[in-house]
Amino acid sequence: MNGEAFFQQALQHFSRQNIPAANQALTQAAQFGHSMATLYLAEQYFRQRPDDAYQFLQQRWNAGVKGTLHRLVTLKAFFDEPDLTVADFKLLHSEAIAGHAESILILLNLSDGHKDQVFYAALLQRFAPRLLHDLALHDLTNQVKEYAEQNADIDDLLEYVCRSWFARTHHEPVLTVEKIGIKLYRKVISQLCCNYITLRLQPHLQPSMVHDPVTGKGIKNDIRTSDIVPITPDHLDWFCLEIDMILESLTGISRKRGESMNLLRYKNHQEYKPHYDAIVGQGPEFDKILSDGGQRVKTAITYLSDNYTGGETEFPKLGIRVKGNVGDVLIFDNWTRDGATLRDSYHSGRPVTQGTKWILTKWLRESSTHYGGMVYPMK
Ligand SMILES: O=C(O)CCC(=O)C(=O)O
Ligand SMILES: [Fe+2]
Repeated sequence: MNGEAFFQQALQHFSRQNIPAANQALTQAAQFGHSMATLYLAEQYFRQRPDDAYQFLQQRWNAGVKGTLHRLVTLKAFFDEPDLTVADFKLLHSEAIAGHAESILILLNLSDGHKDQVFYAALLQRFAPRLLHDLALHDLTNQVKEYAEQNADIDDLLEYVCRSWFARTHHEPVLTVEKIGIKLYRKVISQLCCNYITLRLQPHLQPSMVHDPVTGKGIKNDIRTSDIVPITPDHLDWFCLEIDMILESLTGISRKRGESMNLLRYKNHQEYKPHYDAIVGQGPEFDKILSDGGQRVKTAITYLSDNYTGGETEFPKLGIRVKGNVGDVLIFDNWTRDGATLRDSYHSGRPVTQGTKWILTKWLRESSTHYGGMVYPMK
């Protein structure tokens, strides 16, 4: 048997919940240098002892398996959370120069504003030119054309990267409205991150749904005509995890209390007519929805594009319209302290009259959700 055959065997054991047999097959696949098996196995180790997982991943990197240092740093950053150091970014840098596209993107993103940022853009041009092109980062793409090579001061660059990482959660709102806890933050998420998320997830778009007020089941309805990608755990990458982490710090609500994020696309007069985000209704279907973390107490909207007209988020009862620019985040409450719908939170996504509006929405509940517990078991 080869690595892939052992890996397939492991997946079958997992589907039958036979975890010891699955781990044994994963170990065998990993011995063949199977990278997916190696990453899965590291995750199993991580649940027991993070240090064992880190050691294992470092060893597998030394044995030539790509992607392992990227996984090591991701586990540390989002699931274990000792502060990352310059040494961790050096590990990512090793992946980047070996051609690991996501590692290049992370470093490219965090080096924004450094004179040698183009070093990582040039790496992307070398290893994933189509991706650089599709990201439509015109300034950087032009700089790459003129970039002669290799005089970058990598130590200085990585120290800068590390400082940017620490600055990611420091933001002050430009607008606050006490009545429903509105906070609007400008430029929280980078253009690169916004473009990358839409680019990566748009193949999964499907029509949006709403809860049927009688049965509670998901139905299509004229009230909400956008397309949607529910960002399930399978879709999570560094950038989605980072947004979860930033929203946690802006809202003061643990990521464990989140539903999975949604990517939404509106074009050609698509809209979300005035509504409440709170879940109100009676019957078994509503009980089921509410049993997973209780009420939706807060909403966080991240704006990923701004080259469209119309499409403002409007609060008609407050006379407020928000036009988000790329990377802005809007937060508001849906539910009162006494346990009722916050009437003033009534809001809409106005029709888009030209261009395409992309946003991410995140709903935060009263307590941990199934999603939160599955993705962030360590916290
Ligand atoms: O599109 C918008 O601006 C608002 C979206 C919204 O209200 C929602 O998804 O619940
Ligand atoms: Fe809403």
